[in-house]
Amino acid sequence: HTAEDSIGTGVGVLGDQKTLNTSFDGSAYSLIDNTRGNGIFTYDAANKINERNYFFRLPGSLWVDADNEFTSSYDRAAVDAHYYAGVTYDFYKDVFGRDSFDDNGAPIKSTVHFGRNYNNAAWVGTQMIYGDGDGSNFVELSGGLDVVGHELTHAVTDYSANLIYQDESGAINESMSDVFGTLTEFHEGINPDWDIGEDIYTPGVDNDALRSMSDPTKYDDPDHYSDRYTGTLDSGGVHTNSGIPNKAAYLISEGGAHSGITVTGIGRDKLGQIYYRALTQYLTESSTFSQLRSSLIQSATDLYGANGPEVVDVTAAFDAVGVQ
Ligand SMILES: CCC(=O)Oc1c(C)cccc1C(=O)O
Ligand SMILES: [Ca+2]
Ligand SMILES: [Ca+2]
Ligand SMILES: [Zn+2]
Repeated sequence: HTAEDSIGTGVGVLGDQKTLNTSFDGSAYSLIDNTRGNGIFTYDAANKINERNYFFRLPGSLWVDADNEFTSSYDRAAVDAHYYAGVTYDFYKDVFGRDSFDDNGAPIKSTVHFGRNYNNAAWVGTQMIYGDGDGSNFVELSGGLDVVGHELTHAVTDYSANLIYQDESGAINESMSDVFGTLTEFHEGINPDWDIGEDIYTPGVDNDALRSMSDPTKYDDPDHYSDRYTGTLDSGGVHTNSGIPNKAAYLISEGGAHSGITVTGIGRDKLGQIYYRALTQYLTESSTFSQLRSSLIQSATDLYGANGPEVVDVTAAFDAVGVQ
């Protein structure tokens, strides 16, 4: 008797109801979504796997439930990791025709309740992991769709440009994750914005976020090359200098005036197509910000023609953030 697909109900980190694709093996229901690629699988680290021992201990135990109702507070992190992985899978499939992060239907695995009071989320090379946060800086990090989209995009990047996670290539790596995490949020259309992590950051503080793409300086990240961080912290400021290409991406899509330059704005759909083509066809592991500019101009030219409004806006946006 093989397992059969089932539909469960769950409550997410923010207390929102959602239906889940689960699998029934005759006795219990597990968080296995067999409707997408070769499956989406969600696991529990039970706060017993941490940064020191994770490589031997991941993925933890497959998430099982007796009645196909995932409504306890402990369930919430798993509900959103599972559901948002599906949303992100659909985004890449529907918008770019990409079948999972490897474009070959790779199974997508997430582990929640990682560490203790762990204020991080990550793609660890084989799967995603999500901490619960400390309840003050963060709540369970899988509760943010842009966070899940960000983490899964690290996998897409690893299977395409494979941008080295250091200095400018690392900041591009980070920016790609913010861009596609945000485009995933707009694709789903529930409270989308150009902020990063707003749904799971500082529950006690309203209207703040981890980062802003529309105005990186709101959180002390640079929005111009002349203000880049040149130290060694955070692998050369990969989560800080990402503000420079993030600002450019925002301007390309939405338009605006910055550093005395006005960008018209070509919209999110064209931004996504231009960025996806650059990530998968032109960028390499050592690409610099300047090479990102030329890759995006080439992609816009390929897709929409030389000297069109798309090429004009990509050029103006990178001029505006000081990248030639
Ligand atoms: C938007 C998601 C994000 O930035 O996750 C991270 C956190 C919260 C801490 C450290 C690294 C990351 C990451 O995925 O880059
Ligand atoms: Ca957001
Ligand atoms: Ca907050
Ligand atoms: Zn990241």
